[in-house]
Amino acid sequence: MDQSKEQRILNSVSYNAVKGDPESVLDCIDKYCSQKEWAMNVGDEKGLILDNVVKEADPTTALELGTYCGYSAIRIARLLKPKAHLFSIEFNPEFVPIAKEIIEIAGLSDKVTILEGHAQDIIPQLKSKYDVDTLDFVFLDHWKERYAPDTILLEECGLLRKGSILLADNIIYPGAPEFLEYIRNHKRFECTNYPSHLEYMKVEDAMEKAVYLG
Ligand SMILES: Nc1ncnc2c1ncn2CCOCCNC(=O)c1cc(-c2ccc(F)cc2)cc(O)c1O
Ligand SMILES: [Mg+2]
Repeated sequence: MDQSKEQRILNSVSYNAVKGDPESVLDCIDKYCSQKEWAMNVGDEKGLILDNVVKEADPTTALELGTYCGYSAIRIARLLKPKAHLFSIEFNPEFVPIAKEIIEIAGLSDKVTILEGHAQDIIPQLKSKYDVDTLDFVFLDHWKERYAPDTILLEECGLLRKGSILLADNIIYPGAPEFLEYIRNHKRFECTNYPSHLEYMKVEDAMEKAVYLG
């Protein structure tokens, strides 16, 4: 059976990246996906916005919804302080082993736990099963129509605290209109928009930061 695009991305990383060097893994994926095959990694342009928000949050406990090949998990985990940890939720069983392998090549396996399943099923288990208290940073990059319901779920599960920072990808393309409507009209969130472009394309996109006011 011929390989998937995600397996070809892993092959490229495995062959070209420097083991244990997150930057070289990120560069390899960006090079492959801009020159060979487009893929839905957050990419280098929006990746810089992600980097800056992660630095601002300086999270002890971080959550990512939508792991895909692990590109943004590497962007986040490479900036985490020693005892900090990232939980990343991915529902597609084909992507999980590929993301684990790419994160391993980056040397960040100790800082990232990939949880397989739907966000709405795993979020309610984070406190009891994964010993999470509250989340300092959340990156939303899964199904766009799940951004709003899963944000509500995070709040209902008591996983947000005063100052928790959410960052959502793809606000313009593919778009997350319900999320934008919800988060900008919800008085307990302070929102900031970051205009950018769709990964590896000239198409307009944006990220939205929302700080939970408690
Ligand atoms: N744990 C979970 N719970 C629920 N659902 C989950 C889940 N984990 C995964 N999923 C399923 C959804 O995963 C992928 C979501 N991401 C995107 O769809 C996406 C699409 C584009 C895109 C596509 C085509 C174009 F032409 C132009 C742009 C760009 C992006 O940057 C995207 O992020
Ligand atoms: Mg995205």
